[in-house]
Amino acid sequence: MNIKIVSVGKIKEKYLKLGIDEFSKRLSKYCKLEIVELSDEKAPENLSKKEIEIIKEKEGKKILSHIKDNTYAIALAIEGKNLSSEELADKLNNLSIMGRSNITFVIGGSLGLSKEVLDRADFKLSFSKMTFPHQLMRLILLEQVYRSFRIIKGEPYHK
Ligand SMILES: C[S@@+](CC[C@H](N)C(=O)[O-])C[C@H]1O[C@@H](n2cnc3c(N)ncnc32)[C@H](O)[C@@H]1O
Repeated sequence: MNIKIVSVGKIKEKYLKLGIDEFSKRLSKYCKLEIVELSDEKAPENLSKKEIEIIKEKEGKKILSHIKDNTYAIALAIEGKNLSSEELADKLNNLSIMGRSNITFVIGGSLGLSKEVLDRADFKLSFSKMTFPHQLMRLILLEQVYRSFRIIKGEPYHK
């Protein structure tokens, strides 16, 4: 399975970089992992709604250029659907069985994802109603994808 993560914004925190590297290494045993890190647009305080939409659209265009047509795209969105770890594992396994082995996860920047990206997504995945910073979200996503593969393979992991 090919897993791509397209994410807006750099990882600045060292402790998150360490965690991301660790789970990327662990995941490499189960899939081909590619992380595409896109630069975020400058977003000063007090932007108008219109300005926020323009920035999200610009970031969205960059994101869309990294989602190939044959890819099953999963956008991370607070308003998306909650899945248990077992349900995410099932979803990835079923996609693989159906020959959909190219999966792209998308994580937005500080302003979130554009309508165009959300419309392109085949599935919108929520990790709860809480807002996580994009840097932490990348680590949480990697851990959950790693957990999915452990579940799929029937291998032991933390409860
Ligand atoms: C700082 S958040 C953006 C917050 C923005 N106000 C919004 O509503 O999307 C950055 C990105 O992290 C991801 N994210 C943050 N919290 C999430 C959650 N609970 N579930 C799924 N994705 C989340 C989303 O992809 C989001 O675009």
